[in-house]
Amino acid sequence: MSDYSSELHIALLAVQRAVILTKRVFNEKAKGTVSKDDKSPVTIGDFGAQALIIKAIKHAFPKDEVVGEEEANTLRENKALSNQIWELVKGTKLDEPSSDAALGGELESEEDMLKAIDQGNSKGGNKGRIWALDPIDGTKGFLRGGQYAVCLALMVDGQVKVGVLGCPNLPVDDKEPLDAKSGEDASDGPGRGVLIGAVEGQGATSRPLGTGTLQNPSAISMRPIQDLKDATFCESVEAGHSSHDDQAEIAKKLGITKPSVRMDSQAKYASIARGAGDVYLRLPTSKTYEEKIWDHAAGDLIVREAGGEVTDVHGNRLDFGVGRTLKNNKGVVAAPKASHNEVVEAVKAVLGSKAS
Ligand SMILES: Nc1ncnc2c1ncn2[C@@H]1O[C@H](COP(=O)(O)OS(=O)(=O)O)[C@@H](OP(=O)(O)O)[C@H]1O
Ligand SMILES: [Mg+2]
Ligand SMILES: [Mg+2]
Ligand SMILES: [Mg+2]
Repeated sequence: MSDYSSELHIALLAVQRAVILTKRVFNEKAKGTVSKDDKSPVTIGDFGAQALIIKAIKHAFPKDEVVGEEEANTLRENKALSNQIWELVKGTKLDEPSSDAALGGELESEEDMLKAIDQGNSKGGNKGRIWALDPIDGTKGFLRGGQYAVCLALMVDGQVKVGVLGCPNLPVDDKEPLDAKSGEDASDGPGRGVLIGAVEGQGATSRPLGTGTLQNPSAISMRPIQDLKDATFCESVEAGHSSHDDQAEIAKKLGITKPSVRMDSQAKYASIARGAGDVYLRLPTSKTYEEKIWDHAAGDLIVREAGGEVTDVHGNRLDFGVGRTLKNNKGVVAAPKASHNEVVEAVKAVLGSKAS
């Protein structure tokens, strides 16, 4: 049976390489932003990171499929944008040659880059080896100067086996507690940038994000919490992505008095997994929106491996094996194992009171 050590190694290196590119774009004023059909933004950073990561996965594991958020159609119609991304991608490499070689080295051409982006077109499902990739999660945060994450997970027969989150704007220090401002005006200066990884059954680790060989990992775990009223809870920044009102009511029911930490991206999962916060609530704002697997796969495994539980609002585990979306689930509730049930009961009470 595989211990997934080579998959974890490649995933960590691939995310680390992509972050070199996203940091360059984050620190540029012009981020090459276009609007997608669903009106959400995508930048040259999202496209470039997707190309680099898919190239790495296809080099190391040629038969694996990838469910990636982005696709190259708009780029084939917008040559100027495509050129701009290629200029970024072609110069991006890890500064340790054997690590870069493990990812297949540089992409060959602009066309090779577009092809790589389009290889993220797997339909997903519960058969075989499929990677879920969010090249920049929290694009709105990325544009605003907040938190964002580069997210990659391997699913085998619909179960998440490996998860990696690169969070360039989180503090390196795992125990630096979140406060109400942690999600705002973030930077990737000194003391920032963390790379979190997990393998099913083997726990979760964090290490500083680097630019070459991987730095040494430390084990991470959720903070033991005696009483939920002392908890710090995280939620999305955008009110359109999760219901701030419902979340405030749930927090009140649990006796939580600290203000919520509003933070973009799976940096929320990363933060609670390493004990900088405790609970992540994502209550649906619409009856029709289906959460995307790339927005949750890595975070789900990392939190569970750090001693937490992750379910939907009904208390059911997230089902990653039904396609590109979590169509069998509604919302997300992540909390330390011992407290999770109490949180789900509060969620049910609040949502139940609104059902009629
Ligand atoms: N309506 C709706 N409901 C729920 N979720 C949605 C919705 N629309 C978009 N998205 C997805 O939210 C992803 C970002 O989630 P965050 O928790 O980071 O939200 S936020 O940016 O702080 O608001 C964001 O991921 P990225 O596109 O990778 O940034 C989207 O996939
Ligand atoms: Mg997006
Ligand atoms: Mg996302
Ligand atoms: Mg994204």
